[in-house]
Amino acid sequence: MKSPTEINVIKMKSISKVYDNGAVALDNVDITIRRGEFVFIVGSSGAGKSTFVKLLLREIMPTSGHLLVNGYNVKKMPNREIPYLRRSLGVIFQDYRLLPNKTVYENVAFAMRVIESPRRLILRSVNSVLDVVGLRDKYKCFPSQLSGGEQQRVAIARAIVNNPALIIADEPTGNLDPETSWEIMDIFQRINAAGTTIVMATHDKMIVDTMQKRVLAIEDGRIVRDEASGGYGYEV
Ligand SMILES: Nc1ncnc2c1ncn2[C@@H]1O[C@H](COP(=O)(O)OP(=O)(O)OP(=O)(O)O)[C@@H](O)[C@H]1O
Repeated sequence: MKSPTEINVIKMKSISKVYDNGAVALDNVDITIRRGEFVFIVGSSGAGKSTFVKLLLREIMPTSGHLLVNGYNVKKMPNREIPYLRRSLGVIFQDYRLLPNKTVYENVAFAMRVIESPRRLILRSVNSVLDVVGLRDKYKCFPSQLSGGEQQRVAIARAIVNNPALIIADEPTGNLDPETSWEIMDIFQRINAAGTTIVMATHDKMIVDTMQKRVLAIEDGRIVRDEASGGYGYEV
């Protein structure tokens, strides 16, 4: 976090993204997400949700507009600052993206090793986040020995271990059955209640309708709905 006093975790001003082939993935988007919010990004396939997420991570650059994430000016920041931006975020994907040859403990510890955290802090923090996701007793397991829901819980532990101000989750329940999905959402709710902002792109109508959080709906690259406490809004 560049500025601990920053209230806006994400600020997009007139953001557009046009890919090299001319596809307009985002078209003049203005949104602000404040510290502590829980926000669902919904929209049909190809609407622009993944583009939105990639911009926040600076995997791609906006074509025009201004974008602040955790106080970083994503468009103007020099490449050497990108690692600092990414460290201020926790990211969770549909396909978990764990390291297959490392144990649960090592997968989570790795996120702290790359930023050269001291060994004792790593031990304490990894045990603590494995408690949060209910996987302390599986710390020696390899990803292949875990269910999909358990693998996603490891990914969540890895995402929160460095205390990011913002969690970005792209279809985190996309590969999970409804019951397991709710276990994941329960963890997200607890993380959010402790103050972390959560932005989650999803197609899961049941979850969005039930949780009644802020909903940003994207269609053809535009924000067509921004409701403080809304539902999915589409038939599936
Ligand atoms: N690398 C790329 N090059 C060219 N066009 C792209 C690229 N990535 C995405 N697009 C186009 O941009 C638009 C938005 O795509 P995006 O992946 O953001 O949608 P999405 O809402 O995440 O879809 P889904 O729900 O299917 O994942 C689509 O028209 C897509 O074809």
